[in-house]
Amino acid sequence: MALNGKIAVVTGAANGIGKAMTEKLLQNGAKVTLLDVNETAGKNLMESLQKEYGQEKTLFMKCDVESEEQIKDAFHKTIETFGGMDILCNNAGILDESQWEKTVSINLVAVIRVANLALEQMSKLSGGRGGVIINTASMAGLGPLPSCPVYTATKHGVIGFTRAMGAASAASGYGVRINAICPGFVQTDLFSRIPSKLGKLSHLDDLNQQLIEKFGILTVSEVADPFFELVTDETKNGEALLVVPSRKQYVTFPGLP
Ligand SMILES: NC(=O)C1=CN([C@@H]2O[C@H](COP(=O)(O)OP(=O)(O)OC[C@H]3O[C@@H](n4cnc5c(N)ncnc54)[C@H](O)[C@@H]3O)[C@@H](O)[C@H]2O)C=CC1
Ligand SMILES: CCCCCC(=O)CC\C=C/C=C\C=C\[C@@H](O)[C@@H](O)CCCC(=O)O
Repeated sequence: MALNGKIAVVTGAANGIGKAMTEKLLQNGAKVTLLDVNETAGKNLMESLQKEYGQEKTLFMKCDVESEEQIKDAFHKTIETFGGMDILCNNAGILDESQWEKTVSINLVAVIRVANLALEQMSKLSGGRGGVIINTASMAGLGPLPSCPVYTATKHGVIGFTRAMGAASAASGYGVRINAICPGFVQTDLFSRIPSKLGKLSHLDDLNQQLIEKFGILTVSEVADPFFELVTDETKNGEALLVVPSRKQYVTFPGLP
């Protein structure tokens, strides 16, 4: 799938991994709607991207992924402005074990909400032209991160949703591929804030340090390349792609007998 002229929407686009995904899409000729709750960071980023890639290539909208109304508005504005919607990067997420319901709401409930609303626009069965959805999961969706049980649960949920919805899309003829990217530790604001976000399990930060020493830390650019592969490789659907420094692996799951 060539990206030139394709139209993408990225949630949590103002910072970190979402910002790197946005830049990767623009570098390859796509137009991008940036969505984020952080209006200042989003507007500033859009202004600098417009200088680099041209005025007509980006659109920023303040959008909280917990709001169905704001997501619908953002998709309608994208289609009105750019003429369609081919790619969704379902990326916004938080890590805050002391606010477990908020974490489930943003990291799992909203990922499902945004994907379902995007499928209404993108599915060939409802007048869309097909495309691809990338859900940002985590290595914590593949194995336990003991300091963060709630975060771990949400990311396992994102991977389960991706695999099942990818299969459902293929079986139904939506024409939309759905994949999950599963990075290990990535140097972003979310990662820097961890010690203050573990709540009652803050004494387990030592375990995080051990895992960080074992797996290393990625830059956001090191996530952008495998992300690009998941977007463009038309053979990939329902996949979970693990990314840690010097290792990129499509995960195989045990089958039932
Ligand atoms: N940093 C890491 O080590 C890893 C992060 N991830 C995942 O990557 C995704 C992005 O995380 P980072 O870039 O690290 O975080 P970040 O904190 O640097 O960026 C997240 C962005 O999402 C936005 N956001 C938060 N809540 C939102 C909401 N309700 N609606 C719309 N936007 C919202 C924030 O304003 C921010 O701009 C998350 O889903 C995270 O769980 C996955 C694996 C590793
Ligand atoms: C505490 C920092 C969280 C930062 C945000 C993240 O999403 C980073 C996730 C990083 C690491 C996660 C988990 C480690 C899991 C291990 O238990 C292990 O079982 C994973 C094995 C993966 C595999 O090789 O299949």
